[in-house]
Amino acid sequence: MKLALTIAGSDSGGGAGIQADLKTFSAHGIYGMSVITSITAQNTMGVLGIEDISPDMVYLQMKAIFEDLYPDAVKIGMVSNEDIIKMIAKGLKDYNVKNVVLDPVMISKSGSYLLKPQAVEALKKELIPLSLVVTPNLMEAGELIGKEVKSVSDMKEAAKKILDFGAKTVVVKGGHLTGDALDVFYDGKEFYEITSERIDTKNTHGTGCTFSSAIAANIALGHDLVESIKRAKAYITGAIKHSLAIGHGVGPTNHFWNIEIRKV
Ligand SMILES: Nc1ncnc2c1ncn2[C@@H]1O[C@H](COP(=O)(O)OP(=O)(O)O)[C@@H](O)[C@H]1O
Ligand SMILES: Cc1ncc(COP(=O)(O)O)c(N)n1
Repeated sequence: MKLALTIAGSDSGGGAGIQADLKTFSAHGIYGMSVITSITAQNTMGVLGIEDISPDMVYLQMKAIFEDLYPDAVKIGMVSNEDIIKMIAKGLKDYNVKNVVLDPVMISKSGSYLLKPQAVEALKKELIPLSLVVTPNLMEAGELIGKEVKSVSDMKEAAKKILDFGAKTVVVKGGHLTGDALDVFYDGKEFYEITSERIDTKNTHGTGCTFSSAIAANIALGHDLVESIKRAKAYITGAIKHSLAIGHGVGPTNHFWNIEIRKV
């Protein structure tokens, strides 16, 4: 059995965060574990409140996992504040964690800050250098490099700059562009454009969480990074195609569309 860990925030509505990550791991046949950084009261319409977990408790969750159930890959999502970021970085170093997929979550699709704006520098300094792959969307890439990212050539320029912060590789996600859903992967040598059809839906809550945890799941399964990203792209495209029109706002990705029961 392969094991994967998500270090992220809880989404009470089940569409993003820890809940999306664990569903993604299960759908890949992986044993999932979690370190919760923050609890959000959230649904498809928005975030009602956020309560951060203490940095000591974040570290203790990491200790509990790394001293008993060492994961094959780790995904990091919402990290909320600078003290939590520093504690996660300490845990990753103390336990010599290698296969880290960092989704630099900043603002929810409904517009709430999930990372305190003053903590962006700590994320850059502490977590990016410990990551195998960083997966910003257009806005997050822009915040990281201090310049708007609006086109495929901007995405390539951003990927290069983020590599300079110490990341080993970068995927800049083009979910918020128009036209095909085109992401750019850069490994320091080559650029890859990873493209799928754009699905016409408003139900994209949790797409970034699902994509990054699918990359971690495929790394845990033993695939190389390019193959893991390709498989994660196929997975997120299916999860958006079959996304759920539930709730009154932006509905979530769907993880179990393969199972069909029909009365015949
Ligand atoms: N409407 C869509 N159709 C197909 N793929 C999409 C769509 N929206 C986002 N994606 C893909 O989903 C993944 C997550 O991207 P994005 O939505 O930009 O992340 P985030 O949730 O961090 O904003 C990327 O691979 C992106 O290309
Ligand atoms: C706990 C948590 N983590 C991450 C996201 C980002 O997901 P999205 O941008 O799709 O709302 C979220 N809304 N909530």
